[in-house]
Amino acid sequence: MSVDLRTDLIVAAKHFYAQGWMVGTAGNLSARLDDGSFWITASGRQKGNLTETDFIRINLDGTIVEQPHPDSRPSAETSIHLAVYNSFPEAQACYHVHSVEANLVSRLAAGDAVSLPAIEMLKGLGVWEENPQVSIPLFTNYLEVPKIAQEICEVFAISPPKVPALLIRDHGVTVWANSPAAAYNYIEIVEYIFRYMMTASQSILDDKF
Ligand SMILES: CSCCC(=O)C(=O)COP(=O)(O)O
Ligand SMILES: [Zn+2]
Repeated sequence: MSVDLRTDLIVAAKHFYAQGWMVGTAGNLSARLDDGSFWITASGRQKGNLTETDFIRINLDGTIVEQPHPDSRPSAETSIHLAVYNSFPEAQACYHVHSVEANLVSRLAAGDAVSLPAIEMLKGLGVWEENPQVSIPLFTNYLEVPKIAQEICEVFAISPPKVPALLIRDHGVTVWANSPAAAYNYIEIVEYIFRYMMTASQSILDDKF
C-alpha cells in the first residue's frame, strides 16, 4: 500500500509550527515521489493546520504536475527545493523552517559558513568523527529567491557540505534527507545545535560559561 507523502509533511509542519519554527505562513516542506516529482507546500498557507489540498506537485524541471486548488501557487521558495534535489539526486525530502535561533546564529558568522560546535548531536547529522570541524554553508537572503537558488547550485557543485543543511542569513535553515522521517530528525537536530550555540554565546556574555 502506498502512503501519501503529504501526510508526513502535514504531521511535520504541525510539529514545527508548535515548536515556533513555522510561525504563521513561515517555511515550506517537500517530499519526492518515485517518479522524481515532489509535493511541496502551496505558498502562503498557515503551516499549523495544513490539509492535502495545501500542496502542489512539481516536476524536477519546475513544471506543475498536480494542483488540487486551481488558485494555489507553489511555495515562493520552490527554486531552493529544486536546487537541493538537483544538487543531491538521492535527497527524498527537503524541509525549510524559520526559527529565532537560526536567524540569530546566522548573524554570528561573518563569512559564508557557520562553524558548528563539536558536540555529540553532530552524529545525528551523519558526522562520526572525534572533534569534528563542521560548518553549515551560509547564503545571502536575496529578495529574488531564484538568485539564492542559483548560488546554492553553484556552491554545492564545487563544495558540497559535510552536513545536509544550509542556512540563509536572517531567514532560516533548510535540510535534506533520504526520507521525510530523516529530514524531520535533521530539522530537530540543527535547531538543537542552534539553540545550544545561542545559549553558549549568551552564557559567555553573562560570564558563566
Ligand atoms: C513569513 S514567511 C515569508 C516567506 C518565506 O520565507 C517562507 O518560508 C514561506 O513562503 P511560502 O511561499 O512557502 O509560503
Ligand atoms: Zn523561508
